[in-house]
Amino acid sequence: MAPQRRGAPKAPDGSGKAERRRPSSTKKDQAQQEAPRRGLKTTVLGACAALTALLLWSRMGGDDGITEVLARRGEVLPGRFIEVPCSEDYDSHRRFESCTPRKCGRGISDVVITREEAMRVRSIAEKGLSLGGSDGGASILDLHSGALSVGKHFVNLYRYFGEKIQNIFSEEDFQLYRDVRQKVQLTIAEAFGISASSLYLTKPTFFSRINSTEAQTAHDEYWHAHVDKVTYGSFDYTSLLYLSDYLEDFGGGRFVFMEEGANKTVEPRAGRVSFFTSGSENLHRVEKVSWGTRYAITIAFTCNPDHSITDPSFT
Ligand SMILES: O=C(O)CCC(=O)C(=O)O
Ligand SMILES: [Fe+2]
Repeated sequence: MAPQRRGAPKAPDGSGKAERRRPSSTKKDQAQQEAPRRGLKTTVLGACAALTALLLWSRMGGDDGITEVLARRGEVLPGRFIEVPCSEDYDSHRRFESCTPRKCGRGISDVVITREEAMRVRSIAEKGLSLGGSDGGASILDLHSGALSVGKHFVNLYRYFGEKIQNIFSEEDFQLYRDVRQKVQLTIAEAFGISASSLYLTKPTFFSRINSTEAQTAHDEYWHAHVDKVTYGSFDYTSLLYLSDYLEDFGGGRFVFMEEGANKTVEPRAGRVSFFTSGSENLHRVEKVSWGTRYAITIAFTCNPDHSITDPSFT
């Protein structure tokens, strides 16, 4: 560092006052002495402002405040679990000891389902959704009920195609769904310390395909914050298997756990399983997709055997 500058950054204001008190200094002298100090002050303030902006920018998640990233698209997580206090939502439902959440939280794993498996699951979604598709940005295919978005409505794929459905989906497709469901079920049971056999698949279980087309009906408005237990009733544990990559296949579309002042995002990655207890401790939303196409599948579990469904199959 140049010696003549040494000390200058220490206390520009204090030394300025001293200078002003010196009777011999003329106005011209003062102006000359203060000019570099003003410059320094501006530089320091500017640097502080830039740093603050950078900090805010790096922590901001678009439109809803401070955000932390729980899982980045580029990382391969062997398993990450964050415990959160359970809401009271479960108290208003029948309790099933050893299943109804007492330990609540959210987990992410990139090693339960391989990317190759995710690609095969995605091709099931692509096949099915190519038969229909919403006029708006969000289409769903429910392999269990057969519901498929078409235009502004839904059709029942199984009723509509009858026997011909066997030319569209294969037994291997259903087997793959079962394998994936089983692996996710075991992962959830382990993370929450419950027995896998106390969990039952519940409805709806569906593929989603989201793009940036403007919404046409309320069904296309996937971005609203919601609580799955409220929206779907029977859900106790929700899982999402992502089938495409954030910023590779689409922009926007991150999953956001909403918390006062500290939202947490999950960036989708093909093969990434995100799972969480379905009560309001896990209020969440999906950011609007700004470009490309985002595929995912929702697979949820209930503790109540009365709300269980069988794995999807040709019906
Ligand atoms: O696709 C996602 O990331 C979340 C979907 C969701 O919130 C839901 O299916 O309830
Ligand atoms: Fe949800």
